[in-house]
Amino acid sequence: SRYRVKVTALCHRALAWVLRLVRGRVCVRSTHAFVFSQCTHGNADSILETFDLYGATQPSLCIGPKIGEALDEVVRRVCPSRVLELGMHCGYSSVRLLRLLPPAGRLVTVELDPLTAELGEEIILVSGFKHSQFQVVTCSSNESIPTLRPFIKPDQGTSEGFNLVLMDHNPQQYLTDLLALEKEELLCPSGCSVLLIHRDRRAESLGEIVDYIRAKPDCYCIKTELQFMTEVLFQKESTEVNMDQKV
Ligand SMILES: C[S@@+](CC[C@H](N)C(=O)[O-])C[C@H]1O[C@@H](n2cnc3c(N)ncnc32)[C@H](O)[C@@H]1O
Repeated sequence: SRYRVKVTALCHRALAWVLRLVRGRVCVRSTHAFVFSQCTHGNADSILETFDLYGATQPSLCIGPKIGEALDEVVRRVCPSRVLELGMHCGYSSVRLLRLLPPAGRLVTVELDPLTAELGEEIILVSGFKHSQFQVVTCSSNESIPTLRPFIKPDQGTSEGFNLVLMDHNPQQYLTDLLALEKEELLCPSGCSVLLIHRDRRAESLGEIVDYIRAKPDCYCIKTELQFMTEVLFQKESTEVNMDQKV
């Protein structure tokens, strides 16, 4: 009967919700415990391999090796001195980023959940990175953004603003956070790559932010669109001015 179909559907949804909840909770502690006990401490590549080993058999929220390699390519090309990550989780993508930064490179990584932030920070330290190279900010992305200005003070040879932003926290928050980053003038005006991760393999989940980017061709362009990651280039300084300066 219709009633029975409805009850069954409701039960399936409730079960899926409970599984998501349980797996989500278990994931952080068990990922951390596995990586911490199985990796070679002080070796970033071993940490990443151990995360990948865990993710091959257990549910995991880490970007994993496939998106990770696409991320590596961008980091190698951009060679950023200031990186912002929204959604640190257990530190997998943070370690991937940190191991490719130039010596003066710094990472700020934001994580909403305090336990996750604590365990993720430990993994980054176990990988061999120092607090002089990275900073974990434990709060929501929208709370963190107005506090980030001190992190982008230019040192010798570095530019003002983040050169790379990785968004892997909550796609519904991507546009709001991009607008806040613009408002706070945190994106490097001479060029900033904003990487939007979309795990459901459909860029449609990015509809709003992509519409916004397309409507502002003077400062944004979509550089690459992969199945699971879109790279947006922000540039505010006019290239004409640069050309004039060169002449
Ligand atoms: C998909 S995971 C990130 C995975 C990570 N980039 C990696 O590859 O290891 C998303 C993380 O973002 C966090 N998160 C969700 N919404 C957030 C928000 N608004 N601000 C900051 N962190 C958020 C979640 O707690 C979760 O740990």
